[in-house]
Formats: sequence, C-alpha cells, structure tokens
Amino acid sequence: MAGAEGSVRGSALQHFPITLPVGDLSNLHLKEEKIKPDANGNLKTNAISFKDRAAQSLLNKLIRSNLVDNTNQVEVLQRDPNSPLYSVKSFEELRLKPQLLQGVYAMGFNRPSKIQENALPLMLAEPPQNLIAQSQSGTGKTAAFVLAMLSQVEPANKYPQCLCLSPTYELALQTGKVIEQMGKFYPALKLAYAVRGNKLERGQKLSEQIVIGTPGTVLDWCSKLKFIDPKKIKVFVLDEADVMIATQGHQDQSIRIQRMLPRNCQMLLFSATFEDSVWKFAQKVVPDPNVIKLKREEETLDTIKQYYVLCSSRDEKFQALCNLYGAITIAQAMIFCHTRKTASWLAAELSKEGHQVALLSGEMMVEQRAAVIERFREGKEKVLVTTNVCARGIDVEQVSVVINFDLPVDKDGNPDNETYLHRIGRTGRFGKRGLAVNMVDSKHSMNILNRIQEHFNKKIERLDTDDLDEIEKIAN
Ligand SMILES: Nc1ncnc2c1ncn2[C@@H]1O[C@H](COP(=O)(O)OP(=O)(O)OP(=O)(O)O)[C@@H](O)[C@H]1O
Repeated sequence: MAGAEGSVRGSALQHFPITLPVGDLSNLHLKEEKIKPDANGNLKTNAISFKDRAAQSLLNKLIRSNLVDNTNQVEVLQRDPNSPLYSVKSFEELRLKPQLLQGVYAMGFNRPSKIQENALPLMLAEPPQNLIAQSQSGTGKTAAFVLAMLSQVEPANKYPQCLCLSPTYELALQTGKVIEQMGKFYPALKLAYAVRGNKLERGQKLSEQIVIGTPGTVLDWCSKLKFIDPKKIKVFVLDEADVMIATQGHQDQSIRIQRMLPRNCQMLLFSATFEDSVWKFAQKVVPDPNVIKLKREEETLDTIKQYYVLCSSRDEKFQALCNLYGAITIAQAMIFCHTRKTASWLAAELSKEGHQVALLSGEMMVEQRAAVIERFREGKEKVLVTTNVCARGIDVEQVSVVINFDLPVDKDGNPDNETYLHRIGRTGRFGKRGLAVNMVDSKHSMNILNRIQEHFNKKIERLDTDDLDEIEKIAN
C-alpha cells in the first residue's frame, strides 16, 4: 500500500502536520470533543478515566507482540439462530483474496486466534453481517476487523469505502499500521487519517479507500466539510468501544456518524470489556448484531501464598521490604503503591539502598512506560514499582511475587477486591506458585485486610520479616 506523496494523508507519520508528539495524551481530544458533564455535573472523573483508559490501551498495543494466552470458551449469539454456526481453523478456509492471504502470512499469522475463528466467518459472510465482539486486549480483535475491511474494499474505486473510529489519535495510528502491514500487497490501496490537525482543502474529496480517525474529525469530514460521502461506506468499525464511551462527546458523535451511513453498511463494534454502558452503546450503533464474547482467563488465589506484615509507619514498611528484598528478587516482583508520590519515593529509597528497581509511573509518556515494561519483561530489571492505575491490565507473565506496599482501596476507602485479585492473581499462573505480601501499617489497613480475607474466604498469614528462617521459608 502506498502513502499519498506529499500530502498529509497516506503513510502514517511523516506527512503529518501535527505538532503534538505521539504518545502525549495530555490534552488530546479532551478539549475539542466538548465533553459534557454527567447528571451529577461530573466532568473531571470522566475525562481522567478516558485518558487512563486510552493510555492503557495504547500501552498494551505498544508492548504486545503476541497473542494473549486464553483457554476460555467463546460465546456466540447469532442474529439468525437457525443458520449454521461456522468457525474456521485456518485462514485458507476463509477464501480470502490472494493478496490478503499473503499479507496475513507476511505478518507471521499461521492460524486464526480464538476470537478470529468465530468472528471472521461472520464478518466475511455474504451478505455481510453486523457484529459486536468483546474479548480482552491482545486476543486478535484488531487483526480481525482489519481483515474484514480489506476483504470488502475495492482498491480500484477511489473513494472512502471503509470507515474506522478510534478513541484517540495515537490509537488510530496503531490500527493504521496494522492496515498498512496487512494490506501491503494491494499497491493501489490508500489510507487517510481523519484526526485533529490533519487539514485538507475545502471542497476536496478523499480518494483513499480506507479512513481511520477520531469521532469528532470524522464527523466533520462526513458532514460539515464533506470530504467523505458517508453513503458510499460499506464497512463501519467502531474500535475500543469501552474507551470511546468514557466521553459522552465521542458517543454522540459516533451515533451521528452511524446515522449517516447506508442501511446495508456492515457495522462492527469491538470492545475489551462489556459493562452495561458499553453494551447499551453497542446496541445503539450496531443494528441486528451477532454477538461474540470471549471471557477473561479466570484469576484464582488457589496457588498463591499470601502473607501480611504488620508495621507501624511507612518507614517501617520500607524496612520490612528491605528485609524481604533478597527473598523476593529470586523471582521477579511487582510492588504496588496507592499514589504516584509514594511509588516515586519508594523507588528512590530502594535505589539509595543500592537496589536496582524500575519505576512505572503515570507521569511518564506512554512510550516511556512501554520501554520500562519491556525492560522488565526481558528481565533487565527484577523489581517494578508502580501504581494501580498504571499497571492495570498489563500482563507480565513471569512475575511471581507481588507486594502490596499499600492495599488496594477504592475511592471511598473500601477494599478493592477486584484489584486485589487482579494484582495477586497474575502471580500463580500456568501452574507456577505465586507469593503475595501485604504491608499493613494501621488499624484501618488491618481492617481492609480482614475484609479482603473475608471476601475471598482465604486466610492471609502473618509474616515476621525479622525472622530470617521464615523469610527463607516463603522464598522457597
Ligand atoms: N492469528 C494470529 N496469529 C498470530 N498472531 C496474531 C494473530 N492475530 C493477531 N496476532 C497478533 O497478536 C497481537 C494482538 O492482536 P490484536 O492487536 O489484533 O489484538 P486486540 O484484541 O485488538 O488487542 P487490543 O485490544 O490491545 O487492540 C498482535 O501483536 C497481533 O499482531
């Protein structure tokens, strides 16, 4: 696929007259999308959660080079339950155009992922079917809808035929890269990015066959500026719906775009999660959908040894951690703090003690965070200090020790059991044994710990970090 020479469209980065560095999510889209306050006038929380979610999602894309391991079942709900349910075990069975099959193999894909096995036959059916699909990050959703777009597009027709909405500029670029890679054997195929800052001349009509962009700009290009004729769109993809719905503005714009499309346009919506709000939104933008869900791998505490250490202050917690340090660095460890400030302080103190630790903090740009995670994954650093927001959703499989320097609590100060399970649950995977140590420094945090024990109905043993024998015992 060739980029549009000298224009702001076409190949990904070099032609962009955009001054924001890639990865700086600080102001992006939040201002221009005119986020409306919710019923309680709550604007800030929404905006922050959008930013966090978008950064999270981008981070996952940057650090991911393989499919996520998943043994869970796929649930398929067909629009017409009487039609047979197809699933494919190979890309050949899909009868893709030869250039596309070449593109798939050039990317190193040998067979469809779990979600692709079921989603691709539905998406490529004749007539094309609408689909709502949910599965965790890294299970092959992007590759699936890119394949659907590339199957439908007619490179000889020089106008937009496929439209893909992404929540942010950076996420749009990541998906664009997949389109470029998979479509590279179609020389006539071009891609345009409808993102803020990408200015075209008035009255111009796009000749690119695929347009990917953020809802606000796509809406302008379809309605006010008329660069795109929405009536000619054959495939409409709404990616990262769970990130998208974190701003009301994005939801409204997506719905307005969807209403301009022809009735027979194929509508596809993808999301990593399926909370109520995502589901309601999905049903508004995808009429008569087939639905595919792939559940998350169940996390369990069964194979994890859990302890708590009783301290009376933050400094004592630090001392206890130093006592434990030798034992925990036999494997790789993640240390969770409640705030960025504590995380930075702790990382600095550990470094002063001569320990080599990495800090993953929300202040860093997403690319920097990805680099930290990459180094940790490669084992260049054995200990990663982080906050909850920063590390949510990141799977580093080889971590076998988790330290809760601060116990996870929600915004009301109650135990956050889900986060506890997610932090700890990742240590005991694939038959390996995991170790979790919780630092308790007040009556309040003891109370939180007790409620966590009750919730999971699992005893958390006390550990004395001055007792070397005991430390040795837990390390083995
Ligand atoms: N069939 C396949 N075989 C091998 N690798 C694949 C296959 N499909 C996708 N991948 C690779 O797996 C990784 C995750 O895929 P993809 O980005 O499509 O997942 P995703 O569910 O869209 O994740 P996210 O929600 O984070 O965007 C990518 O590196 C992709 O190249």
